[in-house]
Amino acid sequence: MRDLIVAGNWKMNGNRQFIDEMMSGLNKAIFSESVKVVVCPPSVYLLDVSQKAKTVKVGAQNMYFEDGGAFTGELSPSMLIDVGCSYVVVGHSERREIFAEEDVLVAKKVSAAVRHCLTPILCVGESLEHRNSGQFFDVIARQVKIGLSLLNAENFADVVVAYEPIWAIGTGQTASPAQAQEVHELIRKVITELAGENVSERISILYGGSVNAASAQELFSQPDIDGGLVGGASLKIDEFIAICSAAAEVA
Ligand SMILES: O=C[C@H](O)COP(=O)(O)O
Repeated sequence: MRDLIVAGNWKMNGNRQFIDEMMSGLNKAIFSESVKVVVCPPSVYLLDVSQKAKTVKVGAQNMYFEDGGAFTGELSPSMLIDVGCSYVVVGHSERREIFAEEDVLVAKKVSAAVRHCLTPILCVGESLEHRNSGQFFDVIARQVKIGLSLLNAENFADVVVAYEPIWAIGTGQTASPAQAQEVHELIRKVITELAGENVSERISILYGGSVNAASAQELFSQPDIDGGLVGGASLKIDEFIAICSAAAEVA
């Protein structure tokens, strides 16, 4: 049985008032025990969110792979644990595109997170160009293989993978359930080839890209989709709770 997860990535949004309102709304909500709900606030608010969170788990949006030292502006895995995180988003396409993070750096972060017992949410996904040229399977398979390459196969199940087609992020143009399922199945197949079915069947693969309350249930009903990584819709408390409820419906 795989974990069903809904993670809200707040990206670089919000302020202390927003955090107060969101956490008060989340703490009043009743979530099904069959769904793990995670919120990923901007790093300056991680401690505050962790201290306020009653039922949801907390994740960071990024981290560095070293344990400490002269890495100005970065956060270590142990710092994230110290402020109450249990998840960390790694290799989001915004990190890859805007901050030039490459697959090898992403792999080091995945490995460091697992070593520190933080669950990495390894993001993969293709550009519109790669989708249209039909190269998307190759691009995604490469991101998955390199992203997991520094782990022993038995640790693969400590990772959550998120498929986020770049063309669907923040555009309102979600992948169709069939398009998403096709890629999720491919990702699970790649992991099966690397580590066997016993491992790949235990890895949660989330879909991200314009998920909202209307699209969530059909997406999450697909056999290889184990929840969502939600951006814009996670900033609206009612919408986010509705997405978590949609996940509970398919559990
Ligand atoms: O991490 C979340 C994704 O980038 C999806 O963002 P979105 O739901 O705003 O499209």
